[in-house]
Amino acid sequence: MTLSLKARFAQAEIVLAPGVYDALTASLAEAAGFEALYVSGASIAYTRLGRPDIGLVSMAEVADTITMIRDRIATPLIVDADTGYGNALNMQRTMRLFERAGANALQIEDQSFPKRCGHLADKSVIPAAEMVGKIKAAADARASQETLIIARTDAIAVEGFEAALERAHLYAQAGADMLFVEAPGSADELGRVTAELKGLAPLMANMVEGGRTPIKSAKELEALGFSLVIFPGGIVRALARAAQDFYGTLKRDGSTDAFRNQMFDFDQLNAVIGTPQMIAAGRSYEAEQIIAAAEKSKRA
Ligand SMILES: C[C@](O)(C(=O)O)[C@H](CC(=O)O)C(=O)O
Repeated sequence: MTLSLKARFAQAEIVLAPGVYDALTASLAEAAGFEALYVSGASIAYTRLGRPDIGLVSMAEVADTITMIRDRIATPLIVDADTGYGNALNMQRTMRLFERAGANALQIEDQSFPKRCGHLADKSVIPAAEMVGKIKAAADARASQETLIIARTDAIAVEGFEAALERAHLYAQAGADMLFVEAPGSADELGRVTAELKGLAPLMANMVEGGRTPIKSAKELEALGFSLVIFPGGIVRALARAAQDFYGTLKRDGSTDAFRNQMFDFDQLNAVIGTPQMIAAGRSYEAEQIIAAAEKSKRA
């Protein structure tokens, strides 16, 4: 992306960001041509812990994930920072560490700790004023104004739709760069989010397959007025299904033959992860190459 995220979100065309959770998924998503990637807390919990998105993943584990992804790819990263992992001061430390690790935007939410996936039941939220304090704290802690703060409210399920819209207004006033009303329960509510909040700040939508919100395409959400849509956990749902089939096949057959046309072979995977380029790069630093290059420049 040549524009900063902030400039890009100001354009009418929606940004479509897939969920990623490690360097492999991030590099595949980058190669597919996405303009921004979403580092999904749920996907980290699903894959690293094999557990639900219920606040078990720590701040340091997410920082570590961002670091490894950023070492591999250059695409802007929108990072799920959950609740900031505590109060306003925790939020500031989260902002500093995630920004240094390579995040370009932090999505922060108003759930109480420990949080849970926005599409699960029995959520609870902190008072709106406390969240306002956390948004201000995050803004004060960022090193660059280009690092965006996406304020999410989970209030629909707790206090109702109108209350969630009120919170979004307060979060925009507090300085949020983007607003995210989590889990609208119908196409009508999805439409009302943009109708009633448009102009306050760019708006984000979240498409969770089988979740509370009806699934719409990026183009449909763009027509409603959203600036960003994430598909955060779809990759894990696809990979988990493939892994289950793979292990079932291997256990049943004692070989992977029946699965071969659904998997990369050795060379194909090496091409995807850049093995030939890495080996060539390593060779260029070998002693003989360095000595040969030095002798060549002496002769010249
Ligand atoms: C966006 C989200 O916070 C995430 O962790 O990716 C989750 C998505 C999910 O659970 O699939 C969410 O709370 O909506």
